[in-house]
Amino acid sequence: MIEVRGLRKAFGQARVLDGVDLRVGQGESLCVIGQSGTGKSVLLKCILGLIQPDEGVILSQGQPLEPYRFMRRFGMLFQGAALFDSLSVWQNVAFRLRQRMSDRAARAIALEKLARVGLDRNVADLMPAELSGGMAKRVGLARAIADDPAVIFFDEPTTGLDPIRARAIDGLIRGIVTETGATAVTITHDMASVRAIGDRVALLQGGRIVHDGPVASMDQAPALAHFLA
Ligand SMILES: Nc1ncnc2c1ncn2[C@@H]1O[C@H](COP(=O)(O)OP(=O)(O)OP(=O)(O)O)[C@@H](O)[C@H]1O
Repeated sequence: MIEVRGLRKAFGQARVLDGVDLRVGQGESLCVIGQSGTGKSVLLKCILGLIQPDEGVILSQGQPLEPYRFMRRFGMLFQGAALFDSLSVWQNVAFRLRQRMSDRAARAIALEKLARVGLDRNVADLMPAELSGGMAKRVGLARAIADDPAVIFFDEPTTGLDPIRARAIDGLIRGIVTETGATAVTITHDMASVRAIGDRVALLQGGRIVHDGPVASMDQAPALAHFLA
């Protein structure tokens, strides 16, 4: 379980997060939406420990989150996949695994994860520059799940993909989250993704969470009307 309490963050005069409270239950899939520039990425970076908040706490299983201690339990799909250009596909997927096991063992896990995201084993030795956008996203997804994380963060997973590929990525994410029981936090602008991936949807606006409710009833939520139009 991840809990954010009273999170505040300003850059100079610009108050970006102004008292964010948010909870994600074990095995729950939460989508965070909000207009461009409202601070979704800043919120995610605070949770990941990449930005130090001015105020507030982030708890994991009730314990204050210490980024480096908890990182192994977290998986992350970056916007645009963010693969390492100089590493092959399997080396990207196995990046963290190779720090604590042999290449042979790490490659075997990488091939298994690549298969899970629908990529054939002959993709394993390609370089990132040889991949289409959709394939790169799948490789990023395989890397996010390589270490069997308890919590997975997805930063705009469908941005830059056509609708067919976007729905395929949504389907993979939903399937993986369901079968692994991982807790998922997805940042997105894509309401079709919210429907496909989320159990709950939270709207970040004016530095706070102004709506937080089940995806199943989001069509009736006045605060979300603008996003659903
Ligand atoms: N390191 C930083 N220094 C100064 N300002 C920053 C920094 N990081 C983010 N900001 C500012 O914080 C605000 C929120 O940015 P953020 O990237 O979180 O928005 P977002 O909701 O993720 O937007 P988008 O949907 O377009 O990705 C923006 O005004 C941005 O300029």
